[in-house]
Amino acid sequence: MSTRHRRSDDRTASDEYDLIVIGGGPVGENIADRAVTGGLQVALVESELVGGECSYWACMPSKALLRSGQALRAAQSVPGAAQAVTGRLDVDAVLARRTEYTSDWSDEGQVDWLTQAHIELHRGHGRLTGERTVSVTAPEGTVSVLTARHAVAVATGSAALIPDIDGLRGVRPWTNREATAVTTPPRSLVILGGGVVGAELATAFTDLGTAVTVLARSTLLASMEPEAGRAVADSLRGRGADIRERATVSSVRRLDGSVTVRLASGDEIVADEILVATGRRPRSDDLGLDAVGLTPGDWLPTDDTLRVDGVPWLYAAGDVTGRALLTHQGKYQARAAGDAIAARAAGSPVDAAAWGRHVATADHSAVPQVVFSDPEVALVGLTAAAARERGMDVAVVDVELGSVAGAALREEGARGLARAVIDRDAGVIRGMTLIGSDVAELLHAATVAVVGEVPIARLWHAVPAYPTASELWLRILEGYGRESA
Ligand SMILES: Cc1cc2nc3c(=O)[nH]c(=O)nc-3n(C[C@H](O)[C@H](O)[C@H](O)COP(=O)(O)OP(=O)(O)OC[C@H]3O[C@@H](n4cnc5c(N)ncnc54)[C@H](O)[C@@H]3O)c2cc1C
Ligand SMILES: NC(=O)c1ccc[n+]([C@@H]2O[C@H](COP(=O)([O-])OP(=O)(O)OC[C@H]3O[C@@H](n4cnc5c(N)ncnc54)[C@H](O)[C@@H]3O)[C@@H](O)[C@H]2O)c1
Repeated sequence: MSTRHRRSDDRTASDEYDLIVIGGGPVGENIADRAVTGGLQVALVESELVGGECSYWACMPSKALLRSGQALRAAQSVPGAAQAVTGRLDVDAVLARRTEYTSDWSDEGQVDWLTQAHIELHRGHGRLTGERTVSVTAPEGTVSVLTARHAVAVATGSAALIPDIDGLRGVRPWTNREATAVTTPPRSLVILGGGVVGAELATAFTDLGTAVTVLARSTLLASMEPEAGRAVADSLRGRGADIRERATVSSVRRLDGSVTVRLASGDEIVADEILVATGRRPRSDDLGLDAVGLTPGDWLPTDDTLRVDGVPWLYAAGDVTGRALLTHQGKYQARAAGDAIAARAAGSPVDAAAWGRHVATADHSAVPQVVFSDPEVALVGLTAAAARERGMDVAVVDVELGSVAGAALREEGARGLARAVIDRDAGVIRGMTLIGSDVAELLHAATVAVVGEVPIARLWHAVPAYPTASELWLRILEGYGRESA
């Protein structure tokens, strides 16, 4: 494949490329890489750090902050090891490891990768100025114009959404950026929002010794199976966090350095800081979308080859599309988009049928996700409620993790749940949720079963090794039942 690469110094016109990618997060990098592999000359425009939100203020630092507490609890939950591990977390060492995982907020390594992948970096803010044309405003203010022979791809990601609450903006609330880059954990922190960011960062800051209050508009992790949010809320409460569900904030003020949050119920909470974790907005407001007939600030809707609706030369992937705000899913879209762009540029056939080479079909029904809380929540596909909404005749099979020998052996008093959502008519699993410690690595088997639509009858032949936690699969099959005569 590498013989198809054309190096940037082979270019004939200095500002013309086959493809221009705006946004150098994980998704933009992958679109560019696939397109270069497909033989295209590619420019990548990045306004901040190559590697994007995920590398510096989201996935990597948050998971680094969470891992030490998880490892400590794992040791403390096994007699013999528990007696040997009696101390608390070393907060400075946790923060140092986090900083290492963000490369101390330097993108040097990722820039080196771009170079060896033959992707040309333009540092600056990219804006569409017309058909297949992008202006780049460099940090020092100079503006250059790039032209694409075939396509422009937008992968500008998302930013924290700050809700319109009286006084909130004025107190300079933390977003994921300040929280994941923390140098001195505050004594107390109010987290607004009980979604994935809220649940994970409540876990991380509780581990770091901060007194955490979570204000959730409904319940924790409300879009998932109800048992997930319940288990995470119980665990956080057990470790001293104040979890308030169905809470409505009426105003926020900062006085003498502290933040006071007033609730509609009349209660007041005073804390050192407030973290807003109420969802995301697309980074599409200053992208020149109006120049190509689209609306600034909107999510970018696409077909399954990631081509933006109504603009045949424009592609979008990752968070900015709103399809599935997850790094792995964005990178999956990026592979499809990069290959589709290269195929169309070469005049080759595009495999756009469901589950084809150039489409991101899994976004609709088979998205995997892990919430790295304590307990972990790992899920793929549809919840029981979502499957019923789609009109499926659903069987729900629950298995207590503690009843599985391999899971029970791992920790004292192992608890948790595996829930399979089975489509009775098709005889396949449409969704799986796993709640418990260390369930993250069990998820991929479920993803393969859901994406592959592996018939239940065949799953009986996929024998889990004894004694592993994967024996939960056998319990699920037994729970669903099989005729014995
Ligand atoms: C706290 C937190 C934790 C998370 N943890 C996980 C996790 O564990 N696993 C997971 O799968 N997902 C996680 N996510 C979600 C994940 O971060 C996003 O899905 C992922 O970053 C999306 O990648 P992206 O490339 O689309 O966007 P981004 O990572 O946001 O990258 C977009 C890039 O585009 C650049 N850019 C924007 N506008 C312009 C412009 N006009 N010109 C030039 N450049 C521009 C930005 O500077 C940025 O570098 C987490 C999110 C948060 C907030
Ligand atoms: N481990 C992971 O995979 C991971 C980790 C973090 C984030 N992410 C992704 O990043 C995205 C953003 O996460 P998030 O937690 O910010 O969004 P989210 O959509 O998961 O949760 C936001 C929550 O805030 C609530 N909310 C909204 N407005 C509110 C208000 N005014 N007051 C109180 N609550 C309010 C919503 O009801 C919702 O429960 C998600 O799509 C998530 O999948 C993934």
